[in-house]
Amino acid sequence: MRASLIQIAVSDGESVARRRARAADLVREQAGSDLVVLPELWTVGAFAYELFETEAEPLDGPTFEAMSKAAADAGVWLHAGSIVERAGDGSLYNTALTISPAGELAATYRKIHRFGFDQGEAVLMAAGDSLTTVALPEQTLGIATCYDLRFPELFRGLVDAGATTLVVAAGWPARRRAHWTLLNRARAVEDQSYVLACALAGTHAGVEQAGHSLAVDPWGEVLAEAGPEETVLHVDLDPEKVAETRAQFPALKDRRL
Ligand SMILES: O=C(O)CCC(=O)C(=O)O
Repeated sequence: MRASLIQIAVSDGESVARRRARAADLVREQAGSDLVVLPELWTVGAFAYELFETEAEPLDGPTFEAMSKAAADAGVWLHAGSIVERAGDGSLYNTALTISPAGELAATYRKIHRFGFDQGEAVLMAAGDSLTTVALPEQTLGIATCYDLRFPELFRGLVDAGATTLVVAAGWPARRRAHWTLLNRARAVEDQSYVLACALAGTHAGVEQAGHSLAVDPWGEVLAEAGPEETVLHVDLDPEKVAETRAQFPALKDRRL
């Protein structure tokens, strides 16, 4: 399975509509890949809190519409990162969308661990309460968003639900880049899974983003890693590697619950 990670740059000067169109073009350019991944809140910017209300959209809003067409044009599975979802009761969620090659909404994931302690996303958004996995032909994706990365029990839950590839869409500040790289590798090693971790680049709302998206194999080896700038990473996932790793070094079987 070939995956493309689109590490898109968010800047205050670019409108959401313009970035949406640019992201759609970038997705179309990935025709030939099986799976394309975008970061967290790449529409508004993960730290542009003042835009959350004004740019909130329903699940079938303008981002889904643009991404659905792009996924269908490219013939790819698209983990379209996350949007600010306005739910039916008016609450906001940080919701990730996964779209099939036919352009249909295959899965959603409302971020469970909201970032900001007593400010920002933690007060502006509601928390999700359920795990999401998506069965693709060769891998089962387990979905997580940004701050979730710090909570290994969520990833164990995804593995228990059948995940073989953990997808982490993020907008991770440059200041804690070392944590980003370390935790993604740790999740790959402890869950004996591929990790596809796609982050934002650029600086928005005064927060410099880490970039450094990466793909890690189930042994913890980094297969590809971006720098800080807007980049597309390409990586090939071996359909047998997760099962082989789990059979050769069966640590997951030694869990004591
Ligand atoms: O955990 C971190 O250091 C960053 C988390 C974050 O930026 C987020 O979840 O939006």
